Amino acid sequence: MTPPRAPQIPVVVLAGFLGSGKTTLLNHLLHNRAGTRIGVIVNDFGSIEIDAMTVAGQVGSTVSLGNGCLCCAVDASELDTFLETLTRPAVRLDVIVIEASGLAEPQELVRMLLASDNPRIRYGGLVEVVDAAEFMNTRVRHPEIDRHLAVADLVVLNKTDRASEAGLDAVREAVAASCGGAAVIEASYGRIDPELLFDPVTRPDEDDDARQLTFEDLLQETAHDHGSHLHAAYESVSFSAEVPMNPRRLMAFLDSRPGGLYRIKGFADFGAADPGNRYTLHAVGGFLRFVPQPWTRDEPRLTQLVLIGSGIDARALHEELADCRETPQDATVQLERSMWGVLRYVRQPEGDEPGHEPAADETP
Ligand SMILES: Nc1nc2c(ncn2[C@@H]2O[C@H](COP(=O)(O)OP(=O)(O)OP(=O)(O)O)[C@@H](O)[C@H]2O)c(=O)[nH]1
Repeated sequence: MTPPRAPQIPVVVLAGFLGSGKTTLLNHLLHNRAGTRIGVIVNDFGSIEIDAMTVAGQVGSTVSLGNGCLCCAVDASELDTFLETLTRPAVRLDVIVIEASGLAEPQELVRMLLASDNPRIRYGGLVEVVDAAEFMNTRVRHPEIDRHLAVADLVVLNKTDRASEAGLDAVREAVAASCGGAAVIEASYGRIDPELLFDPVTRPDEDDDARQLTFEDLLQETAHDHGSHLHAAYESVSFSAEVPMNPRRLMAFLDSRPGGLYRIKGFADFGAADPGNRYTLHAVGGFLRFVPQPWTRDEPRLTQLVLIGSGIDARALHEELADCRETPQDATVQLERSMWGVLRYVRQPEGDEPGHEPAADETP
């Protein structure tokens, strides 16, 4: 039997103009990470080098990644070297966040990530942080902000506490027009639900007994008050089915999914179309990937998906998914070729990256 693959580590790109609140958001994630081990690459503009990697929970321990500026890294092999270090099994990371310098072209980073042939990573999304109070001014000085928004998978409209109600309305409208329907989450001080970006990992702390309350624990305690309303910023849909999914209909659903649907995670059972494998599904923004894995002998054959987004019609999406289940009539339709649509999104062994729908200004 094929051994189960090691889970791939999502790599999230955190971008946004100078002072928009990227570091604040990153700190929020680090303080609310629960058991998740987050590796951070800070691409600090000014020092022109990858400063350090900070693994949350090992506050103070930093690993130098050597010299080089991520946004100036001309070839993907340079980025690959950084990622190679971070994804070593001994480092045991669950997620990697790259904080791009305020002046970096985020699309370049995304391009390099998608081109990476590191089998231990997967694209985790481009998050663009926007300063709601300064957006209109920033846009005059840096019209390229529209281009950045157009390729974002998730927009965090930050500093909403600093914007007037009328100002916020105008910014909402302008951002929505630029980001082409991508999910927009409003926040102050970057307080978004970490689950939007990655799956929380709950693992017991190795040395829990002897552990003292850390500064991080205290921060987590104070941040806890915000927990309840963080969820209000987005909606999630949980779907589960014991009847196999029809691959053609599921692909039609996925190909036409609304932009506000930021993440999809879970796995699908395609029944007789591929009885041997379950298909783990990851989608973030326009990126979609299936990873087939053999079912274990006693594993119940079912489909379980969670969809996360903002401005989505949760009930309608649930119904649409229910309509993707196999029907008795499907059994008479030829199965051959029915998986073709799905296989377009399975990672090619050559490292060819399928499944990222190019943005309007992206050269294929
Ligand atoms: N009022 C308000 N201030 C915020 C908010 N988020 C961040 N700030 C403040 O804005 C300033 C800039 O935030 P940073 O997180 O450093 O921004 P950044 O995008 O990392 O900045 P660069 O690294 O310079 O690109 C800091 O003083 C933050 O405390 C917010 O939602 N509301």
